Amino acid sequence: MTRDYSQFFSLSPLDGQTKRVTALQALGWQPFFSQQISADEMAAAPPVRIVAVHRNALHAVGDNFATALPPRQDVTVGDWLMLNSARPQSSRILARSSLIRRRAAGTGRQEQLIAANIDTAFIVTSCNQDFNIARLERYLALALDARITPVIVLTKTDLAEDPHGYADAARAISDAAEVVALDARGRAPRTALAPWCKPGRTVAFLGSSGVGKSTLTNALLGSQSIETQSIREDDAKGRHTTTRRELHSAPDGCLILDTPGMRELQLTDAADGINSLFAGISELAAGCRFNDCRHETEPGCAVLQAVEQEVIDRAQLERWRKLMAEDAFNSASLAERRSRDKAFGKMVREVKKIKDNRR
Ligand SMILES: Nc1nc2c(ncn2[C@@H]2O[C@H](COP(=O)(O)OP(=O)(O)OP(=O)(O)O)[C@@H](O)[C@H]2O)c(=O)[nH]1
Ligand SMILES: [Zn+2]
Repeated sequence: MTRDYSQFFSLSPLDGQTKRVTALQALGWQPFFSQQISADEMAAAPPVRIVAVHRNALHAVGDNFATALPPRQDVTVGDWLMLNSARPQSSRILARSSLIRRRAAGTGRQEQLIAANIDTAFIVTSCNQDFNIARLERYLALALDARITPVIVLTKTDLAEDPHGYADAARAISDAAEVVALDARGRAPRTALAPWCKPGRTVAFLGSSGVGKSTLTNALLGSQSIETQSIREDDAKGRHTTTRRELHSAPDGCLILDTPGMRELQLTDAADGINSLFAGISELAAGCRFNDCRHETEPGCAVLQAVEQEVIDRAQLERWRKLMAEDAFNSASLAERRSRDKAFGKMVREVKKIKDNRR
C-alpha cells in the first residue's frame, strides 16, 4: 500500500516572529538530536523521523522525502533514525528525549515501546464518571517518568453540572501539571492547547476510551481525519479497537501522536515518575528510621507521623502505595525475565561449546 506523506513536506511554518523553521525542525528536530551527530554523519546518513508504525513497515520522513523501512522491535513512532540507505535495518536510532513504554497487554510481561520524543502529554479525562484521581496520577507518573511535560485536559465541560469542581480537584493533584477544562468539540481546543502546540513540537493524547482524544486531535488538525467513537458506533461491525500509531501534522505546525486506547496501561520501572509526582511523601520516606520502611506499622516512620499530623492525606498515601506496588511488581517481573533470558543464552552458548569440543 502506498501512503502519502507529503503532508509533512509542506511543513515550514513561521514561528510567530519571522524566524523560518527548517523542514527538519518542523518534523520535530531539536538541538538534543543534532548534538548527537557529527557533520560528517549528517552528510552520510540523513535523519528521518518515524511518522507511522504499521505491522509490515515503518514509515519515515526526512527533509522533503519519505521512505518505508522494515519493522524493528527497537524502533517506535516518533523516533529519529540516521538513515543508512544501503542497510536500512542498521540505521542508528538517536537517543530519545522522551520515551513511553508499557508492559505488553496479556500475560506476557514483555516491555513494549509506545512512542518516543514527545514533548507534551495531554492526559485526557472527562467531567463525568471517568474522572478518577488514581488514574490521573498513574498517567502523570508515567509522563513524568518518560520525561514528558504533562497537561491535564478535562473534556465535556458542557455536559457537567459543576465543571469547576472537577478542575479544582485536578489542580489539587500536582503542581507538575497544568489543567485545562473545555468542550472538546468546536474551536476551543485550538486556543486552549496553543501554548503546547507550537511548530515542531510533538504532543500526544493519553486517556481512556471515549474521553475525547480523537475529538481533540481533530480539533487541532482542523479536520475530521480521525474517526470518533460515535461514528464508529454507527459502524455495522460495532466498535473496533484502534490500532493506529502515527504522527499527524496540524496546521499550526505541531505534530500530534495518535495512540491506541492505552486502557491496559501499567507502570514499569517508573519509580522516578511516581516519586516526583508524590515528592512530599518520597521526601518524608527518606526520613524514616528504617531504610526499607513500608510505612505501615514501623516505629519511627516519618510518613505515618505526617499522616497523623494531617500533613499528608491518608488516601493519597494509599494511592502512592498502590502505584509503587504495581511498579515494583511489573519491574521485578521484567528484571526476572531479563536475567532468565541471560541465563538461557549462557546455557545455549555452553551447550554449543560442549558440542563444538566434541567434534
Ligand atoms: N458534549 C461533548 N461531547 C464530547 C466531548 N468530547 C468528546 N465528546 C464525544 O464523546 C464521544 C467519544 O469521543 P472520542 O473523541 O471518540 O473519544 P476517544 O478518547 O478518542 O475514544 P477512543 O478512540 O475509543 O480512545 C464522541 O461522541 C465525541 O463527540 C465534549 O467535550 N463535549
Ligand atoms: Zn516509613
